[in-house]
Amino acid sequence: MTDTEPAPAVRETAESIATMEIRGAATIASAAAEALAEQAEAAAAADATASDPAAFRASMRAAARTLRETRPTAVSLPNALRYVLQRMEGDSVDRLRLSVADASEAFVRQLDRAQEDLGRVGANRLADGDTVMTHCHSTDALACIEAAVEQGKSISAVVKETRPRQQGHITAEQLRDAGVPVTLIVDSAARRYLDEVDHVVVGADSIAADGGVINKIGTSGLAVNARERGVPIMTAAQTIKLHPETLTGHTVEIEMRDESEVIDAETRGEIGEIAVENPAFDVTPPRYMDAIVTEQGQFPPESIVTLMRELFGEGAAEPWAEP
Ligand SMILES: O=C(COP(=O)(O)O)[C@H](O)[C@H](O)COP(=O)(O)O
Repeated sequence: MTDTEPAPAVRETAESIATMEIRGAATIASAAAEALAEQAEAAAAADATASDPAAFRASMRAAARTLRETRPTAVSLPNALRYVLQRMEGDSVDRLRLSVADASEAFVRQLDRAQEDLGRVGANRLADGDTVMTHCHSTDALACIEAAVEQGKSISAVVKETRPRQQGHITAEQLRDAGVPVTLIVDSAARRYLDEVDHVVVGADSIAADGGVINKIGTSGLAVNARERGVPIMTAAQTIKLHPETLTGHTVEIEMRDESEVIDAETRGEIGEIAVENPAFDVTPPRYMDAIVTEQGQFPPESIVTLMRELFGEGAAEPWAEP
């Protein structure tokens, strides 16, 4: 490891996030915070950084940049890096290392607590006997359904498989394990099944200042259909999903993934010149979302900007940038 080269543990985490072995906004955030603690540990032991606080700090910024570059859409990732780096303090390497370890632990603890609190808030929107429809796999959305079940409500679920990576299968298994009767459907069957559904519950990778919800591709179509069928839809999103850069008018980058997730090599060979595109996320305009459920309560999407200003001020620092 040179003074700015990330530790192997950081490179492994970055690789796992990029290949989606680690996926989902909350899970990515906690893995990133933990990777920074591993970087601090490694940098405190490496010749180039062990006795040089400036080099130690530079190595932490470089590690954060490596993690930041893995996937562009879930703001929980830069928000996690910000949380830890902004709490890095001390004039010796040992103090710096400790402050990073403490911040990383505190971040993961807060994330878990926020999800529990959010689950209880979201569960209040679900009634005994409700059927919910889900899209993709969101630990925040699942927390709401699981909390409703823990409150003694009987809930069943219609789960969209979520092409191309079928994260719906993970949701289906987790709900089944929580005792929720599950029906798995293909994405294009969603509108048909909305007539049998009382509530749509989705997660979010980012929430924009105007209340737009950025989540797995297909969420916006589902929301429009839900509105047309008169089915309420909520997004479960901890406040680390609030995207501070949108406070100053920036848009959220939508990740475009490889076509190999959509077609295999043989099909590619057969279809020749046909273009394939694979956007991973889309934006649901606030008018199609009934509520954003956070650990701090539930909000009409258009009002989320107030909470965002309280938490982030007018914008976002980039503590990983070269000074
Ligand atoms: O869109 C996805 C996952 O996309 P991918 O599989 O491409 O990462 C999830 O709905 C959000 O990340 C929220 O998840 P959570 O509530 O667990 O943070």
